[in-house]
Amino acid sequence: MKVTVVGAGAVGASCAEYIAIKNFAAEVVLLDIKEGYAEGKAMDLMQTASLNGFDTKITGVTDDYSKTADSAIAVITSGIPRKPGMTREELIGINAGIVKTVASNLVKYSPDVTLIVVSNPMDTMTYLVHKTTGLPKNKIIGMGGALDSARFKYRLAEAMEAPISDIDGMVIGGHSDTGMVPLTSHATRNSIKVSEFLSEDRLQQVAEDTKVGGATLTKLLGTSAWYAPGAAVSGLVQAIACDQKKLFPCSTLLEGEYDLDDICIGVPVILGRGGIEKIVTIPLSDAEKAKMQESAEGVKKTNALLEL
Ligand SMILES: NC(=O)C1=CN([C@@H]2O[C@H](COP(=O)(O)OP(=O)(O)OC[C@H]3O[C@@H](n4cnc5c(N)ncnc54)[C@H](O)[C@@H]3O)[C@@H](O)[C@H]2O)C=CC1
Ligand SMILES: O=C([O-])CC(=O)C(=O)O
Repeated sequence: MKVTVVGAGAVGASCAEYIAIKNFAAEVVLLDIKEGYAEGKAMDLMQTASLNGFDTKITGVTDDYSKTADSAIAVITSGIPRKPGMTREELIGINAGIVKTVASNLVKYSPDVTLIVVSNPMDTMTYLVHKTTGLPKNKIIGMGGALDSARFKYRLAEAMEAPISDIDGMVIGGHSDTGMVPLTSHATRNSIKVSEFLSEDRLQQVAEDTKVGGATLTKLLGTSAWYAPGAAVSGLVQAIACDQKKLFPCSTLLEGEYDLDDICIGVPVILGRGGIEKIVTIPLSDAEKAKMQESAEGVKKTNALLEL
């Protein structure tokens, strides 16, 4: 199975590395517009193969989409990341043009591809890919919730002084500083509700820290994060490539689910060979429903900036 990753920057290279280390894909094609950059990253990564014990072949190319032909899955990480103090939404002006062109080139050479959109503002970029590629909705997936949920689990484990492997939890809603909806009422430690371990105030703090997880790292790093984003993308790629039927929150086109329509936003889905094989509807409290609606309004406001 061939997987293409567009953008050989921080997230793209990290994602290619995790895919290779997990050793389930025959080939990863890394493509970047910067001359020689993807070739260099691919060569460096290939020189870790004997050290890390993988057989996935990583090929780097400069803007040559013919080399991506017949990819089963392609990941779009091309575009600019935010700097400290910026929101993800501020990236739309530059990233919309890049994502539109990249998606169209990918589909031209791999008409049956499943696309995973990472570039920000991710929910709006996922919507843009729907509006411009003509791919069926099950083949367009936005990555945000898998990462946000990993950060939620990290914060819950920290607050409870528990090992992360004890924790389960999920974040739905828009992938933005204000739009994420960490489902505190559903989160558990070995099937015991986390509210048994944490006060309501502490749980609210965990939720707020989760929502600004990306901004916190951007402030520390001077650019946005890449290890957890790369690992999260590789998890989605593996679920599709290996037909795992795993449940992740992903940005997907909603047509009435969660009382939302004509929007891509994070909800739980089942991922397998068919891409998004099912949108899972879960019961939400009235407060969570209200937060989801508010989050959707924010995403729709950003979508309205697209020139469709
Ligand atoms: N959805 C999510 O959870 C996350 C999204 N992101 C987003 O991912 C994107 C990439 O972030 P980084 O990798 O940190 O940025 P980066 O700047 O390290 O890498 C981006 C790469 O895209 C390349 N590129 C630009 N235009 C291109 C084009 N037309 N064709 C091919 N390649 C092109 C650049 O040359 C660069 O190498 C950003 O928009 C960032 O906000 C980052 C982390 C998590
Ligand atoms: O924070 C950012 O801009 C990048 C991103 O989406 C994340 O790390 O969650």
